[in-house]
Amino acid sequence: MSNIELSPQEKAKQRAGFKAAEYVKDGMTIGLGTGSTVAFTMARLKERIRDESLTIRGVPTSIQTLIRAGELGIPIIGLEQAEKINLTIDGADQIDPQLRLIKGRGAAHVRERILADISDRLIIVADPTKLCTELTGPVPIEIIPFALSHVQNVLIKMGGNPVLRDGVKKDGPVISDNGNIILDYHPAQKYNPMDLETAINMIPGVVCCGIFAEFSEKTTVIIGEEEGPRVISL
Ligand SMILES: O=C[C@H](O)[C@H](O)[C@H](O)COP(=O)(O)O
Repeated sequence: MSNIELSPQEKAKQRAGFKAAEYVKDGMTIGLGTGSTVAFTMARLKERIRDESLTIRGVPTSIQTLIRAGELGIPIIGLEQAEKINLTIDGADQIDPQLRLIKGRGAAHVRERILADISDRLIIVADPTKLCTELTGPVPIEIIPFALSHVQNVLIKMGGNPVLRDGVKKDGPVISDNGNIILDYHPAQKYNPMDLETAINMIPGVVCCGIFAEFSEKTTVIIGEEEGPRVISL
């Protein structure tokens, strides 16, 4: 990845992504998140594996990350082979001052939540545009296709607008790596992230939503500021 071709936002992602790779120690099992920012972390890990003989094992959160790890030569194991996950490095779409997150722009938030839950520590890498004073959504929600009308009706009764996410270069809805479909829920008003997360996740047919409000205590956020990466934790 050459800096010459990178936009200012991509450079910010690179600064954050590269910094996060410093937290990876020899022998660790790492949860590998999905998206364009964690891609920079993975590129740096490739260099550390080559230059420092770093020995790590990665658990990918998506098919995209699985393929990318294969291309970069990052060893991959299945979740069932991981005795523990020392650290997960992942991106986010919104980050509030309490380090609560919205994730799922790439429809990978179900596996990302599982890794966040299991991991001893969660490192979130992002450019400065992801910081916000409060989470405003939209909230990605993965649902099993059978439940579509039911989940839509409940969400409308809750006062917001659920929009079925359409595919790009595919007719019809996005199909997640888990074979499900995605609603992007636009809440009608301000909300308490934990309350909305709980309410959505309890609707039958919902696999899970992209509000991550319960991991703040073990979360470190790295923002790729122009003057250097800024590390934030509670
Ligand atoms: O489903 C996608 C994930 O939650 C991503 O980690 C998130 O959307 C951030 O992606 P990016 O680093 O490309 O902005």
